[in-house]
Amino acid sequence: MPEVIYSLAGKKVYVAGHRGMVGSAIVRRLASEGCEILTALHAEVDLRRQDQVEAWMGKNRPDAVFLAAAKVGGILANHTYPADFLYDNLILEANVIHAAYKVRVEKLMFLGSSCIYPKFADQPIVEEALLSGSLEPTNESYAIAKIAGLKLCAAYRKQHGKDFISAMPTNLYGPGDNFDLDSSHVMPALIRKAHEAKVKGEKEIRIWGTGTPLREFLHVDDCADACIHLMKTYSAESHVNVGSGEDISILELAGLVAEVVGFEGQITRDLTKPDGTPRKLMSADKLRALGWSPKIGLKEGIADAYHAFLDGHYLERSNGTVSGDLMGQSDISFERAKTSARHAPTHATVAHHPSR
Ligand SMILES: NC(=O)C1=CN([C@@H]2O[C@H](COP(=O)(O)OP(=O)(O)OC[C@H]3O[C@@H](n4cnc5c(N)ncnc54)[C@H](OP(=O)(O)O)[C@@H]3O)[C@@H](O)[C@H]2O)C=CC1
Ligand SMILES: C[C@H]1O[C@H](OP(=O)(O)OP(=O)(O)OC[C@H]2O[C@@H](n3cnc4c(=O)[nH]c(N)nc43)[C@H](O)[C@@H]2O)[C@@H](O)[C@@H](O)C1=O
Repeated sequence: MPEVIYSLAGKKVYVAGHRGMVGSAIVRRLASEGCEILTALHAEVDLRRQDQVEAWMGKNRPDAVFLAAAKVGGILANHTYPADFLYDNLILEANVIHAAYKVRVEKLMFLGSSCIYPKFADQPIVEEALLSGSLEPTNESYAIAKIAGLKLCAAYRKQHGKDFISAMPTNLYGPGDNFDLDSSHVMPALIRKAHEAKVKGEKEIRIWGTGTPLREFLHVDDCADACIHLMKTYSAESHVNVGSGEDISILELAGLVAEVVGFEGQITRDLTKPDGTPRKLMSADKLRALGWSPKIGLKEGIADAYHAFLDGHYLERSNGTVSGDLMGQSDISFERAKTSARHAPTHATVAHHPSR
């Protein structure tokens, strides 16, 4: 195991975006680190507002920050709202990173995304591929904001000696995901489509695009574990890929989700929808060399995400846009105890346990 160079024990740790999928997983994972977790509701602190961010940071003075707040969405949302994805993310990350510098935060982690890399980068994509080619148009705005965020962390390190690091997760999924079919990523969309088709007795589900694009998936609890590992053991200017090291075609993924959910009908394609990047498998070498590897396999992870969907996690995220009718709740063929144990905090030293 690599040496712990930054201990979170006894520290005030601010998780920005604690109600989101990743932020809530980081909060769960931090429960065993013996730290005090600080959170702020979006309604109390709009991170796009510099005055609100600086006032909150000045008052609460965190020692460490996980920046897991962002405007996030799937391929269609990114494509439809490029101004929101660029503006919100640029301003939000600039506000938090600059305020963290001003109040002398000791360590900060910025979360980017695998979409920062060129559309046709060599696979698996190494960290050095950044800015070596053109971006995928469907998420160019979001990618540019994320590249700005990681460069901002590097710049505060260079100019001010701040220990601000960046992690670039691959496509994530799990409890707390967004299951709204217009704005979600592919995994929650497939889980919802397969489940609803199964309980309604429908004969097909329709996936977007050709089904040929390849994507790499990581369960959000693995992502949170990797983030905490990096926070404790990594300190350098360059960002680190956070992935599983394996990819799968969207059509194969749809088949796997259908199997897990128990949907036995056809999978058809909506060719009016975009494919996006043909392949984005990130190299896992750097993270592996830093002593971390994933623990949750894809099929097990999908079963866990499906349980979370059935448990109604998505209802809290839907803002009324989703029916909320979970039809067929009792028809669960997976073993629950194992997955729910992973979600439970193992240590109760959290001063402020946020409510969702
Ligand atoms: N999901 C994925 O597949 C991937 C995610 N990531 C990265 O992980 C991070 C978290 O993503 P994820 O958890 O999926 O996203 P979510 O949408 O689930 O969560 C985002 C969080 O950010 C908060 N937020 C957004 N805008 C503001 C704002 N203006 N002020 C205050 N809070 C705000 C939201 O609060 P509220 O809900 O209250 O509005 C929410 O808690 C992001 O940086 C994303 O880029 C990286 C790769 C893949
Ligand atoms: C994490 C990453 O997420 C986004 O990139 P993406 O990987 O292209 O996102 P996605 O999960 O929405 O789609 C993956 C693939 O799957 C196909 N697909 C099939 N059927 C459905 C479907 O029903 N819904 C969705 N959303 N996609 C579908 C879809 O057509 C595409 O080929 C970025 O915008 C950016 O935000 C980013 O960083």
